Amino acid sequence: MLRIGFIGGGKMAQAMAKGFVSAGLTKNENILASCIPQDTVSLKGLKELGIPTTFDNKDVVKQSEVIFLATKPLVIPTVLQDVKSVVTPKNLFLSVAMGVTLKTLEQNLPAESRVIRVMPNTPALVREGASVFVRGSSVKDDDAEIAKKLLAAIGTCEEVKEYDLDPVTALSGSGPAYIYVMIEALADGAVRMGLARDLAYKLAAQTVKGAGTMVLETGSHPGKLKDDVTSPGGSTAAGLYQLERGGLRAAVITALEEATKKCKEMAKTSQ
Ligand SMILES: NC(=O)C1=CN([C@@H]2O[C@H](COP(=O)(O)OP(=O)(O)OC[C@H]3O[C@@H](n4cnc5c(N)ncnc54)[C@H](OP(=O)(O)O)[C@@H]3O)[C@@H](O)[C@H]2O)C=CC1
Ligand SMILES: O=C(O)[C@@H]1CCC=N1
Repeated sequence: MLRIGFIGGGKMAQAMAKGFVSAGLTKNENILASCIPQDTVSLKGLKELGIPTTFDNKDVVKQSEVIFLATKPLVIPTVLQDVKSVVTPKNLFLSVAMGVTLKTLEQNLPAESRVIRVMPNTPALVREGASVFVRGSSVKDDDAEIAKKLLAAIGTCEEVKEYDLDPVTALSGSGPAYIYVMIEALADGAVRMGLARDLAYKLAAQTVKGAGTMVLETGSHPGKLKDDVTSPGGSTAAGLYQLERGGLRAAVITALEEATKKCKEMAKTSQ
């Protein structure tokens, strides 16, 4: 079975690790995640998942074929310099770090290291992730196949160009957070109108899931699907009018712009 390692055992690493195990791609005991000793929250989470841990990033490189780089972006160059001496051609690196370019990753590893940039999202935990990946300069077709196999097992997977990664990060990388805010707001509105909170969260979450599935499975334009819900003179039209008045679309569009800018800034500061 594939030996998968994570340098940085936080939220994204745990979501992917759990997804890989649920998909039967590997077993808990074949994964190794590194943490820093002070990070008791991640250590606890990994222990609960049954994933072995180490405080030495070099252990992850020595023991794993596929290594996910899952620390915060700014730490990545330091981490790579630390492990560089033990990297061998058998290691395939998959970086999930927002904004850290292939150039920066490759410059901090031995020449011809196989590096892939990935942008996953946390629904990987329930195998409903949306991931994209970009090949580094020394990546072979077999390496891309490994990335595809891993990512497709925890959701959808697309290969893209590196210039797409910042808007992808803003959309599907960060997107779950925007949707959770929407679910909270939908439920808060319903609770305000008298609905029990548990039922409100359940209905809000299923509505988001159902609407997403409609877009994916019918292939219809979201505008048409919206029109299908909006009866003339009805309640939806009354609600939509308030969303437009509140500037929902402009707020979402600007949020994506700001998140993309943040990725571009990170590309510069993490060089
Ligand atoms: N969360 C998400 O939804 C997504 C995250 N990502 C990317 O995943 C990466 C991790 O994000 P996320 O999981 O949210 O962040 P977390 O802070 O939860 O995870 C990062 C982990 O790395 C640890 N760490 C810090 N320094 C080192 C080191 N030198 N060696 C080993 N581990 C170290 C951190 O410890 P400590 O906290 O104590 O510093 C922390 O446990 C980021 O680069 C982010 O851009 C990508 C897509 C989605
Ligand atoms: O917030 C972040 O920076 C990371 C990248 C995408 C999701 N989480």
